[in-house]
Amino acid sequence: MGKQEERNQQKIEKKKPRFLCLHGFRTNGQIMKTQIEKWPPSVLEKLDLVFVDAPFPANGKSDVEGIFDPPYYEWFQFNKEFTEYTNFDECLAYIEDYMVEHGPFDGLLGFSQGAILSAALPGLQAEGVTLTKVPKINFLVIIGGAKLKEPSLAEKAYSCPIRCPSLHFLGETDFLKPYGTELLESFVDPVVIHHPKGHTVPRLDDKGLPTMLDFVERIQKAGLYSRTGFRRWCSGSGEVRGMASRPVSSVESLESSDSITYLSQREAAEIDETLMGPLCFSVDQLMELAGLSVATAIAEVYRSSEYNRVLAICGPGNNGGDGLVAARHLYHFGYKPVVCYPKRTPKPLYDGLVIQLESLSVPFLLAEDLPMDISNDFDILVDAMFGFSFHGTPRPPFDDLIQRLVSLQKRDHMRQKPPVVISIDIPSGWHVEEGDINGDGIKPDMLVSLTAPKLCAKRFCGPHHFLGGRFVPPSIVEKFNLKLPPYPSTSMCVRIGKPPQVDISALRENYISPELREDQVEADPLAQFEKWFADAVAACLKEPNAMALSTADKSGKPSSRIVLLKGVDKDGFVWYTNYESQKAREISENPRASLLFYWGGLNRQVRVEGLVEKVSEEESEQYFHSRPRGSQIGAIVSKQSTVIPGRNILHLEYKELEAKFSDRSLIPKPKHWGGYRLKPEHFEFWQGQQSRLHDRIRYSPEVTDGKRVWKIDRLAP
Ligand SMILES: NC(=O)C1=CN([C@@H]2O[C@H](COP(=O)(O)OP(=O)(O)OC[C@H]3O[C@@H](n4cnc5c(N)ncnc54)[C@H](OP(=O)(O)O)[C@@H]3O)[C@@H](O)[C@H]2O)[C@H](O)CC1
Ligand SMILES: [K+]
Repeated sequence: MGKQEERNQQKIEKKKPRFLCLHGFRTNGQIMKTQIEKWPPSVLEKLDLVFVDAPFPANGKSDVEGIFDPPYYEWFQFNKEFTEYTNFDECLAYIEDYMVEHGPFDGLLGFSQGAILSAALPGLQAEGVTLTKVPKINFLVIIGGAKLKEPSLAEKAYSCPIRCPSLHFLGETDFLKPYGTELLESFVDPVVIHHPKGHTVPRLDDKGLPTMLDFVERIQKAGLYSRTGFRRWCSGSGEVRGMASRPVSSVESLESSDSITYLSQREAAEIDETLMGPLCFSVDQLMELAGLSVATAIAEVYRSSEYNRVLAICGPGNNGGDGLVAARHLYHFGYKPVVCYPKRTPKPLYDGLVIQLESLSVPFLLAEDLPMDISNDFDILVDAMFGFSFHGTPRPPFDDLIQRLVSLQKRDHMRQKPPVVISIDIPSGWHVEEGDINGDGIKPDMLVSLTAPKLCAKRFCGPHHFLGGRFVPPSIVEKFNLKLPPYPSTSMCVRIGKPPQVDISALRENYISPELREDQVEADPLAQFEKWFADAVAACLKEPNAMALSTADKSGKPSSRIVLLKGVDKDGFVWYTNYESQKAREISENPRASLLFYWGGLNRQVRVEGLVEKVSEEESEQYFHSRPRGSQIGAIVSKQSTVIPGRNILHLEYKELEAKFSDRSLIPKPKHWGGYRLKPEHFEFWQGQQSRLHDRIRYSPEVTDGKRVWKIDRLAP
């Protein structure tokens, strides 16, 4: 190392992490400073601490009256249960303004109400609730802290594990200790100093001081090695909960979850080489499957009826190729893709992908021709700029394109919903292993990891994380010791993050369906039913013959369950079951029943109501013997609706009967098993339409000129 380099090194090593210090309720910055100054110089000289007064003058008596001089301030006000706050938004704005003006700050140090705020701010920042104009909070010191209790804020603050290094002081006799302990669960690897005092800023004793010094040293190092800081952080010693002190290998999980492997950049490239070397996959093949996975993941979450206009921004490498393929599949799925592909790679593979898109009349836009405000023109932005070979910082024109995505997400979208950002494999601009190091990168709504997630995916905090690239053969799984989730059924993608929490009351679909007109429906409701049933089959809906059967006992108490329609004709709707089940008992007491078919994919439902009777014994016999032998045995084993001691008993009986009938002899239909037929008296065909103006067409029987006919009425939705 040369002299100048050595000097620079020393300079950096001396750089002190800068903390904004937030004082307790109804005290002030100077009081907190006085308390903190009880700490030894060996700690204080290593930190740059800035103390600020809270925005609101104390609205009542302060606990420190007579001990410290006024004025006293508070950050926000709250109700008795601490579940409702006043002036919280103003408080956040005040802190953000202060940080903009006096920053940058590396971390927050808080006591009591200031600690509650400090601990919540990284989560609120990650969710874009506040501190969007300042760099990411990298470190926390929490003294006598707790969680926010206001439910909607709490959900945002703690729903993702908080990863920034944090030091927590827990006082033995502090009334907040249980809450401070609970807060630890929201943090990944919090460091804890236990002290014997109550709700106060404690002195640092023989046990606390080394932990504190160790923490300070490590955050200094993290500052020094800012691009790799987190990894170094995790490899040291100290009182670190959860993860024992150990070096972290590239494929080892930094998260508690050990159910999936995260790949380093090198491993991702090695897997790629193995696929395309000894395993003889071509890049075209893998790209096709990767792009298809991305398109199916998008279609799973963002329906084309609502999110139709797609902009795919494609980079020069294979990640860009995945974007081109995904755009083509999205076109075929009914979306309207537009492609921005500013640095075309002159290779036959990419040329072909471009020609294929052009043949579908998919427009290509130059980066400079993109509209100023892309939020107005697109519903989905596919980030296919860089994948696992990204290194350094983005070069033009991608630096600008990435910035557009970032600023778009920061903007306040008061009037319309902003487009969603979907990153393929890596959020472009993120370090492949360390993630969004400075906290000012893209924050995708969806990440589709390919083959296996890369290490940076651990920092992904958006609502939808999927895995795609269902082409990994067992030999690669073994060679690289991969843990991957199973893909469902024939799907090209699988969700790997926890599904987003939904507000049930906000779930609503704006149905778009063809018109259902009373003058165009079939005169016979059975013919209308058959027509719609054929549509449901053609649309590949799962179990279109599933219907909710509602029955009621003699007192009128109703019950419903799903059964499968096994036949329909002019005589009625047939299903089979156990004649000793609850529904059978209810039907014997009250033969009135209702069937409901719901074909969600077509925005349709059909109600059929009428009287139920048993089908003939021959019909039941015939159907019973047409079933798979396993189902026949199952029907004998199950004493439907009776209480049983466990699942095991079913298996035991099943095995016994399986052995008994292993000679393929006829399995006799049990007496208690057979069919029912509902003879329809009323039908109603429902079709969802925009703005809740649904179609409802009812068929009811009437007698005209001595003839029984079906009367057709439209009902109000
Ligand atoms: N096996 C799999 O998992 C498959 C993955 N696929 C996808 O492929 C990418 C990886 O593709 P690769 O071509 O290796 O790399 P990238 O797409 O990340 O891009 C490399 C190009 O980007 C340039 N680059 C790199 N850094 C920068 C930068 N800072 N600024 C501008 N440009 C940059 C780089 O140029 P260099 O001159 O720097 O080398 C390349 O031109 C993977 O992530 C998946 O998405 C396959 O499609 C399927 C199999
Ligand atoms: K990307």
